[in-house]
Amino acid sequence: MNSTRSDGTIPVTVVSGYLGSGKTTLVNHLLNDPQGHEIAVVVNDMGEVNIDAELIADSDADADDGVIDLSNGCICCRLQSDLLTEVKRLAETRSFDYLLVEASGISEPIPIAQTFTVGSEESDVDPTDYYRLDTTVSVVDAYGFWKEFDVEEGLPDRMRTPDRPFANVLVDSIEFCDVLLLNKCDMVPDEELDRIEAIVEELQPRADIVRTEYSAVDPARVLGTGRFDFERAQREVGWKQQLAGDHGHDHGDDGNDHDHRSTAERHGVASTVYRRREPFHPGRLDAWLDDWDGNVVRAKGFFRLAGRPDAVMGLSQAGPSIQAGPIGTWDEADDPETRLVFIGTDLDADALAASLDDCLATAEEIAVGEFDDPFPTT
Ligand SMILES: Nc1nc2c(ncn2[C@@H]2O[C@H](COP(=O)(O)OP(=O)(O)OP(=O)(O)O)[C@@H](O)[C@H]2O)c(=O)[nH]1
Repeated sequence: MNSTRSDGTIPVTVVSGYLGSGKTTLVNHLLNDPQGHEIAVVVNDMGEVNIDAELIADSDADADDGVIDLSNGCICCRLQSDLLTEVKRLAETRSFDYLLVEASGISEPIPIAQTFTVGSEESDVDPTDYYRLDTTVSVVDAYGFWKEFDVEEGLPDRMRTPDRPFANVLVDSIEFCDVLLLNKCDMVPDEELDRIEAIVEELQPRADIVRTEYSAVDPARVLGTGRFDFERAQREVGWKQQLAGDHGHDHGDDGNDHDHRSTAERHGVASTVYRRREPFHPGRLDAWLDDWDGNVVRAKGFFRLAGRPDAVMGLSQAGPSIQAGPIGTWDEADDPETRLVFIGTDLDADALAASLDDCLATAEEIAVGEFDDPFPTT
């Protein structure tokens, strides 16, 4: 028997989060407090996929087993097919109530969610025959939170991922989660926790935020919650709501029924949308991006660039990592307009807008039409 669930599928909880945030601590906590449930675990540590069936309830096996080779790949990209093969085998050979997947510290949560919802091109396994993605949990290190947005110094080289800068990974895992554990609360004063929580709510208003020490959460908050909803998770990301001009956050039945806006404001967290029809001057915008306002935690959106009238230019910034380049072309039906959302602490929206206005190309510059353009072309 694979599962006692009425539809025969086993609920899956995916745990992601930054390196060292407390993911393994969470897995161990859940295994040590199974409340009568049998839990199987997949641990992905940038090496092979380790399915440790020994970790099923009652076992005193150590979830740290197999952890640590940060060199070979992770389940969000190269190992999707291995993951599917292994979880199928597990479902066919063992009986358990929940599958817990600990992603590596640099995994992107969306591809993992896709693996469990639609499978992988490289595998015949249909994950929905066995599993249903139930909850995505992101573990955030409250103590290291601001540091990740400021500098990447001090990180060992082997942990650097030039194509996926850390702040991006961190923001991704916050923006795409159902439950967010704000962990290591023992190391951070309450006032600071309030500030972090306000930013996190701004980034993902629908997440159930739980403050924890050593990832000690009530298992019912992370197992079998039924909270996962792919469409909603993507749609309700903070920056998308801001860009769409939707400032109301639907807390629905998610338990966050306090006044989100005033929480954000109380802690100096704000977001602002910059909209202009005039294109940016490439050189001036590039210089502006190099001299990034440290109060901005997250910026996202698209912009017009002088000299490239057809291009929709995308901007995505998370802490010190900034990516800007073409993401498409304007359709005839479009009304080309720059729209950028900035989320941060102690933001001076007027000053931000004024400094961006200084980067707009003038009518004369556009008429001459010669620009030194440092942005990528593809
Ligand atoms: N002070 C404090 N330390 C914690 C807390 N949670 C975890 N730790 C410690 O932080 C370190 C990293 O925790 P792990 O659970 O291994 O973190 P991880 O996210 O699995 O780490 P990676 O697998 O390397 O990405 C360990 O030494 C934990 O004991 C906490 O709430 N407070």
